[in-house]
Amino acid sequence: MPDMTSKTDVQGDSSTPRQQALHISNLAFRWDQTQPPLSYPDITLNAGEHLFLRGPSGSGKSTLLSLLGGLIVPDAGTLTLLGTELAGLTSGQRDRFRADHMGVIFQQFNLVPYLTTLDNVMLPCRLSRKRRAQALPTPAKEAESLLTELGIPESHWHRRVTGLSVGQQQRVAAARALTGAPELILADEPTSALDSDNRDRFIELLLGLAAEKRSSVVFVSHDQGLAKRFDHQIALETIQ
Ligand SMILES: Nc1ncnc2c1ncn2[C@@H]1O[C@H](COP(=O)(O)OP(=O)(O)OP(=O)(O)O)[C@@H](O)[C@H]1O
Repeated sequence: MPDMTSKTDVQGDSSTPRQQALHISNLAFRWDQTQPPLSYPDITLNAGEHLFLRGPSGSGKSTLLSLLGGLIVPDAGTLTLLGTELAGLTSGQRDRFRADHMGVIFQQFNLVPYLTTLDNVMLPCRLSRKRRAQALPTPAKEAESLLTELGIPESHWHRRVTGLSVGQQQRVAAARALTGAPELILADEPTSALDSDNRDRFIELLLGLAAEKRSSVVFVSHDQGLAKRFDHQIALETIQ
């Protein structure tokens, strides 16, 4: 059985009902009709909470992030993000929903190589009016402030992002995910290239900044040592 363990209530005033960031129920997905479906435990995450998702290779962690991001659609079950059921949206509406409400950090960071560091961070604000309006006081000032908090030297801000080290690029990807205060941040093994000191520091920064922006986080990793920093954790099993 998958397990979901929770610490006690997180940040917040218990007298006010919390908005639900995500809810999945009876969710299943099949990449290939010859394979058994990947099926997922039911998950509810309240606004501002941080979830750690672990499981062996092939258990379907990245697939779940693709489902949450609306890049693929489930074969069964329901997936509701911020009160919107993704199945009710067209593919174009799902793209818009992702741009407006989600920050994503991939294993490979997916930064745009010909853009500067600052332009990479501000990209979500170019793609979404909502994110632009939430990037305070301005997208450029918010990007500078995020880069400062994440320890990227100012000398790199106006240079191509490819000139940065792997650890720096990872922090730029985190800044890009956080810009414009999206309600949900999806992170897929973003610490796999880091040593343990840098990994701990990165998680602390990411979760601290997400808390400032009141963003919920779904963080995928093999690394059980990181789980203690999260409000909840879920373990997926290997498919049979
Ligand atoms: N694009 C794809 N096309 C076909 N099958 C896929 C695709 N992506 C994943 N799969 C299959 O779905 C299953 C789950 O893969 P997924 O990448 O979600 O697992 P994971 O838990 O993230 O693994 P890892 O920890 O190795 O990244 C695997 O059997 C994988 O081969």
